Amino acid sequence: MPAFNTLDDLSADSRVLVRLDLNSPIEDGTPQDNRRFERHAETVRELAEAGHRVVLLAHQGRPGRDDFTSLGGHAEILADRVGRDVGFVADTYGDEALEAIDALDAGEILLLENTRMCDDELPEASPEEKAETEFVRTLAPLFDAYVNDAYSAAHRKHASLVGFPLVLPAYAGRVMETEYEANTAIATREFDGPVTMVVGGTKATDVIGVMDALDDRVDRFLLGGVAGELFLRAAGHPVGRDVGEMDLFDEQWERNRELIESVLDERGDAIRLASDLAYEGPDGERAEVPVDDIGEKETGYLDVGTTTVADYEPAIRESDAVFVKGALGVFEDERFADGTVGVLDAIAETDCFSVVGGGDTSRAIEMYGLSEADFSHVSIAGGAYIRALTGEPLPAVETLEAAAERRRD
Ligand SMILES: Nc1ncnc2c1ncn2[C@@H]1O[C@H](COP(=O)(O)OP(=O)(O)O)[C@@H](O)[C@H]1O
Ligand SMILES: O=C(OP(=O)(O)O)[C@H](O)COP(=O)(O)O
Repeated sequence: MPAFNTLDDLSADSRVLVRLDLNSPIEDGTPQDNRRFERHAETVRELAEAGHRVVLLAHQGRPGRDDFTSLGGHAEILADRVGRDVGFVADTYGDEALEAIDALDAGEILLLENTRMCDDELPEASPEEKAETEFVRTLAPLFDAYVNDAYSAAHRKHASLVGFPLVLPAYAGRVMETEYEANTAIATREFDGPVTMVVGGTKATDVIGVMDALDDRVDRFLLGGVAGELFLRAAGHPVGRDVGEMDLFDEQWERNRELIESVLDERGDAIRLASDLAYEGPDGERAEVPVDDIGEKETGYLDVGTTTVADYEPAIRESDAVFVKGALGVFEDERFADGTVGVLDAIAETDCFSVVGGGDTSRAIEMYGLSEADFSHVSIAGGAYIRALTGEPLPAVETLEAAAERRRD
């Protein structure tokens, strides 16, 4: 059992500062509804119905990426899911935010602006350093309690995650509680047969570190997405070209090159790479090319190819457990969903133990008409859940545990 306080321990009529994880896919500047809203709505509704004054903190995207946006649209989706008004102020701890917080009545809900727009939120530092930031020092005195519901961001040492619980009585929200329990139980589970991990998505830096750490627990890695292309690059193929403004490939390649090469060297037998890739053809259609025929780095690839999917499917069928972290392609665009959906379909058809993680990836289940019931656990966490699998501590959970300890003393 976790050693943290929960909403059951919260005093009545509190002014509560709540950290959610509403980080979502963004299309044309607009956040797309996903399971994070639905799940966090339970915690927010419970707090508002109990008569607390509820102020919400959340982040969206990363500075420099095109998913780095304001949270105005998130407030609207959340209000819909909670079934109550959710006010929004485009400020984190300036006068506008302080006035809006002060004006709240019992049972009212207010979302503050993207925490990552405030300089104190990033970069990562110890809870002690983060507690000293102006962001934390300004907001904390306005509240009686801090609730962390953002399990899926608990692997980050940012001010809103580790700073506030050091200076306020701190509690876990309902999502934090249930995700913690599910993912910790999975981490200690033993399997008799082969264990497979499907690795994709855009956060290659996160998954490559975990592949290294999961060395003895995973028998087979099936790669796609950005991480997959970086491994192909290490294997000598000229792939991994950024499409548009985003720098997904080169920066992560520079940062992880040595680790990728050493993982490939040491675990080469366990790592399956795509044998073909899909891209946007001249008339906007899906086109495919065998990896061995790619001579120059001039195309941005957006999915693994059909032969790769056919190669990955039997590997999944033979597995006793399959863990998915990250999509194999840009599944939001139907033309490039074959890799992700093919793999999810294969998992859904077998009775292996399966976990699908990641705010974006879990959304593919709903988008393509798959049933959540066909998977053992669908986590709204990605990076946090794979870290939990390795047994690596989550700093924000540790800070909540330390806060509970202090309270008991
Ligand atoms: N080759 C690719 N190029 C660019 N984006 C990709 C590629 N393959 C997958 N993606 C994107 O990865 C996203 C999921 O990435 P990530 O955030 O790492 O996973 P999650 O949120 O599911 O943990 C999807 O939204 C998908 O569009
Ligand atoms: O969406 C998140 O992580 P995930 O994509 O690994 O599930 C979290 O909000 C953390 O975001 P970050 O990886 O930009 O720090």
